[in-house]
Amino acid sequence: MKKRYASTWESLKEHQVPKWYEDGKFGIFIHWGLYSVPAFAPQTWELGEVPPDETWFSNNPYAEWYYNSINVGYGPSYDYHVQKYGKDFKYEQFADMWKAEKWNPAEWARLFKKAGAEYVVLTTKHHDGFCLFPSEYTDYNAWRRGPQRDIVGDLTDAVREEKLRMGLYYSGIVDWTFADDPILNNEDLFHTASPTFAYADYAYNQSMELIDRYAPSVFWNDIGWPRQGEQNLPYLLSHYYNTVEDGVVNDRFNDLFHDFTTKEYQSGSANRREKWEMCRGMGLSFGYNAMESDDKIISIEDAISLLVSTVANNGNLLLNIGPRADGTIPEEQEKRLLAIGEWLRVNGEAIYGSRCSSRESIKYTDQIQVHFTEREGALYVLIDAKGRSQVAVTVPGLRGNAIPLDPEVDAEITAVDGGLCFTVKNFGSSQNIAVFRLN
Ligand SMILES: C[C@@H]1N[C@H](CNC(=O)[C@H](c2ccccc2)C2CCCC2)[C@@H](O)[C@H](O)[C@@H]1O
Repeated sequence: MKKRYASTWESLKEHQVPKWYEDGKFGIFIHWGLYSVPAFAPQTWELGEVPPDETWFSNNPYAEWYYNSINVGYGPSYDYHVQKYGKDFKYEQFADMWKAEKWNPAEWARLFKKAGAEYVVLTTKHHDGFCLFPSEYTDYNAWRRGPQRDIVGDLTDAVREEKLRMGLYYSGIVDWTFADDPILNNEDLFHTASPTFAYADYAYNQSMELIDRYAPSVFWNDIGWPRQGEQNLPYLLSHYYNTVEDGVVNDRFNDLFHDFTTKEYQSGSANRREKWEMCRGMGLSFGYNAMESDDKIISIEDAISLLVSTVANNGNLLLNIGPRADGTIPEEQEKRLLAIGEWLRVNGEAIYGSRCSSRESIKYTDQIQVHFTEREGALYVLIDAKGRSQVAVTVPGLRGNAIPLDPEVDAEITAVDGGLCFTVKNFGSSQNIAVFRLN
């Protein structure tokens, strides 16, 4: 029986995180848009490594921030823009250069399936205000300009064809077509961006469009919601849940409500008692940065290690890809997705459908950590020994026999004073993360 939500915070608070999101564990984030044409940002820091102040915003590693990075009028992206496109070249001109001429959404969806992802989240409108769907509220969109396609609709269909969940990202509080004072610090970020009731209505109306046209399984709002529109949120969110009962929303609605909290690189907080999601690019950027070569992005081991440590602590990993403007996915990004899929094909029973164990993760050294998950009465021990070919760890308080999920893993397990000692001589194809099931 479908529950109906009233447009009140009390009613919304009854919403439970749906099983598919608890079980899914791994999603693919996609940042694709006009910024994919210049595809440039300096490779400086991870978000959270330095304070979000002028230095960060004038040397922004996020290629999808290209508009603001040139709008500040100085810094590496500004210099790049002047040199490559000329001082008078307007960002909006990228709208007629973005053709997505090689884009095949079914190919993308097949890759995400092979990667072992359970859901996908695509940008529908990023901070630059360009919409990847035929919005009634602006012609600055991919139906009228550039690709002249309903990017959101075409990818949604292809993703659902592969039986994956489709989520949509919306930049709620920042839209540089409404307010484009250069953003140089966090105060600007949360205030300059949406000064008018008109914009608050625009964001509300577009969000309703997205819900009614695509019924997304995830509504991923970014940074915040227009202050002038906060009183509309109960209407928007109850409409969302009444349209998509097993939908989920994140925690970027001015901390007013969420199904799951978010981390982004080193920013944000997570505690294992409630559901959270970790998102990051493969390099330092979400939008494609042509400068980010294979050696500059996360290694396969580190990506799998991040997935394991996130899942073991009650989180999902939303790993981003930044496709090129022509619709192809850079080989180095595809390589990582396929390797994660390979690892999950062998070790996925410890991940999908698992729940956070009462046992906390153990960090022996920087290189050796042990994580735990539980599923259908079994305890899984995930030994992460990145960068080592062999390892011996004693895990206290365990007993019984442990079977490696990967038959290629060569390990000996011996009972020692109230614990089990795992000696792994060979990690097989499991990228230095060996998983054992304890019965
Ligand atoms: C997925 C990424 N989200 C970014 C927005 N990030 C945030 O709102 C950042 C954030 C990070 C973690 C939790 C909540 C908010 C804040 C921005 C400065 C300090 C922390 C976007 O600016 C970025 O382009 C990309 O879309």
